[in-house]
Amino acid sequence: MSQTARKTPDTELSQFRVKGEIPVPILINWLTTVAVPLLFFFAWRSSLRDDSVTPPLLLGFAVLLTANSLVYWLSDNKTLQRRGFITLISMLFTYLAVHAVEDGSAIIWLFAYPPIIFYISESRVGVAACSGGFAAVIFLFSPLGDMLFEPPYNASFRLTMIAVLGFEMVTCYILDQSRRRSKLGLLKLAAEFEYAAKHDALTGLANRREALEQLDAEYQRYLRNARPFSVMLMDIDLFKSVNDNYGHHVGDELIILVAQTLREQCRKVDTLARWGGEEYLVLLPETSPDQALQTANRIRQAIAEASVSTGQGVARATISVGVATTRGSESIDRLLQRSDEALYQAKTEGRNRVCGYNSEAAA
Ligand SMILES: Nc1nc2c(ncn2[C@@H]2O[C@H](COP(=O)(O)OP(=O)(O)OP(=O)(O)O)[C@@H](O)[C@H]2O)c(=O)[nH]1
Repeated sequence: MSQTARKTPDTELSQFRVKGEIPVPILINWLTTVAVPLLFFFAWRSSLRDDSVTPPLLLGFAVLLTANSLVYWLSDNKTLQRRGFITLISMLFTYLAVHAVEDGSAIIWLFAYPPIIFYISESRVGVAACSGGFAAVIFLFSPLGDMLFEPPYNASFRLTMIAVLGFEMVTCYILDQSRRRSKLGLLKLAAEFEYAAKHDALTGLANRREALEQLDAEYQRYLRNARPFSVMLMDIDLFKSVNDNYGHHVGDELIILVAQTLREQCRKVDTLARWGGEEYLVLLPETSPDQALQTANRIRQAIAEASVSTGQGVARATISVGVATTRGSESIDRLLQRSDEALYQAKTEGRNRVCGYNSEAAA
């Protein structure tokens, strides 16, 4: 598996949640729960001023926001809920600003818009919504906005509002980028930890723990569909003498060479694992004893033909292989035991050979 860092797109990033992060649907429902009583409160205050337009509109927003959350509970559609919420609050804030609700002071609620938008949407949506909102405020404060809406904002309020709103939007953007980068870093770290926990550092093959997990998963499949699978347990022959003659670093190179050969000779569906020091395990799903013996021999031959160059000449390795295939309902432990016994047989019969359990030496 490649360890190269891949740039995670914003959309993909938003699908992963780091522990402790508030999920967007929960945040939206929480904001709705807070907003609805507030809307009722301001609708009531507007009704005291004999305003006949604002109360039904604010109550309408309250109903639509509640409906948006209810639809989410019923359909579990996060995208619909998020888009509905963004649309509703964008319309609500526009209404609060344009109609100068609460003698114009309701426009201050606009400061809640950037942090909410950046948190609940992708970065580009946040930038687009905030830029649009900022342009709309400038338009509202322009001579044309004055002519169309007659907002009651004085010159110093307009200047302050524009400056503080712009400052807040840029700050929210920077904080949001930092949050996304931290999240990306954490996810990358988690992926690296997961990789390290499952793989052998020298060869990049699965480690023993991961191999056991794959074996268990394959065994469960076998119990369901009764398609046999095979395991090959292999060991580099007389490896101690390689280390003694060429040194440990050449031994390591040979261990990597065997892993590389396994990758070349096996199928994508096979699990290749470093089982121990110079021992490997290959799990061959849906493979009969004959097919497994054929594969094992192909691997054995390829390894015997491979070599690494050293300062003291060319170093080669051969392997012995024990092959076993599932039968009946015997356990994984028993299967491994049989492959180990076959490997032992291959070693005692002279090494550089493949033995199937209860079968003749195949090379
Ligand atoms: N270079 C290197 N050597 C290792 C590593 N892991 C285990 N070994 C060595 O592998 C050797 C295994 O030797 P033995 O188990 O005695 O067996 P062998 O010499 O391979 O002989 P047979 O298995 O009987 O063919 C030991 O000398 C270990 O030190 C490793 O990661 N790198």
